[in-house]
Amino acid sequence: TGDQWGYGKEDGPSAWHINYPVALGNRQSPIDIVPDETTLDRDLGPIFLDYDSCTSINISNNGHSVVVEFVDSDDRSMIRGGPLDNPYRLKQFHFHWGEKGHEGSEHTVAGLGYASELHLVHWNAVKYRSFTDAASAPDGLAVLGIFLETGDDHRWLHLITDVLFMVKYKDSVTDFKGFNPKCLLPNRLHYWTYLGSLTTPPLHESVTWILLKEPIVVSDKQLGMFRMLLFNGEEEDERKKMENNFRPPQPLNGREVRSSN
Ligand SMILES: NS(=O)(=O)c1ccc(C(=O)NCc2cccc(O)c2)cc1
Ligand SMILES: [Zn+2]
Repeated sequence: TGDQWGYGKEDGPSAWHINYPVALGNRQSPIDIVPDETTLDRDLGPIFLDYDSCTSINISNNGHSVVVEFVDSDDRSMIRGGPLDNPYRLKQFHFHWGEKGHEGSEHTVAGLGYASELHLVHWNAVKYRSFTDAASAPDGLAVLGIFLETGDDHRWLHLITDVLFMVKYKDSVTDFKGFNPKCLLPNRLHYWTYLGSLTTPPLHESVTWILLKEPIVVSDKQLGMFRMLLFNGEEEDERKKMENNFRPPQPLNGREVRSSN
């Protein structure tokens, strides 16, 4: 029942196609971005993130990642512009990370992985009535991807790492209000964009990916806090550290990756 998938040997990315055949589809994510092979598209305008009235609700451990949910019953937190024909509503953000510094991101750049990748998940509320409806439509979702590299402490990430102990176990949730993800953006919003999918089951091919070229910098210590999270629930005997929750790059299948200036 429900999602039996994970990131282990038996239930990991190489086995997902058994229950989710679209895993072998032609617009799967993540991918390796090869900057020299992207198309500079001068018609690609800037992206706008209107998060000022955003309302975070809670932070939770869903057994695959740590997720911060937002109120998405109106247009208070939106992404627009860039490759998007409509504005899309922010629903949640979450992270993917490794166990060592050099891998952990989902997308790679010229074959190189970052330590982690932040995904801000938005849905097209102009065309679809709910996230679930949008999530299975080819233009239903827009995910903003931000790479995390290790270096100095990030001045605002502690707002998240300070509460991770509250959501150590799968299916734990705690209030998390007043957090504006704008504080997690890099200085420049130059990006790559391509058509892809959710990177976890159900792997729906419904995502317009927008990946920021400039990573944000977080410290090893801060990233290490994410590894205190567990994949398993409190009642389970086996303790499985939540790490390496990333899918490897998938075939490009001739897709175009466009670059903003
Ligand atoms: N890693 S990702 O950003 O591609 C990603 C974003 C959202 C989701 C997600 O929402 N999964 C649950 C889901 C999917 C479709 C319909 C639903 O009702 C729920 C999964 C992966
Ligand atoms: Zn993700």
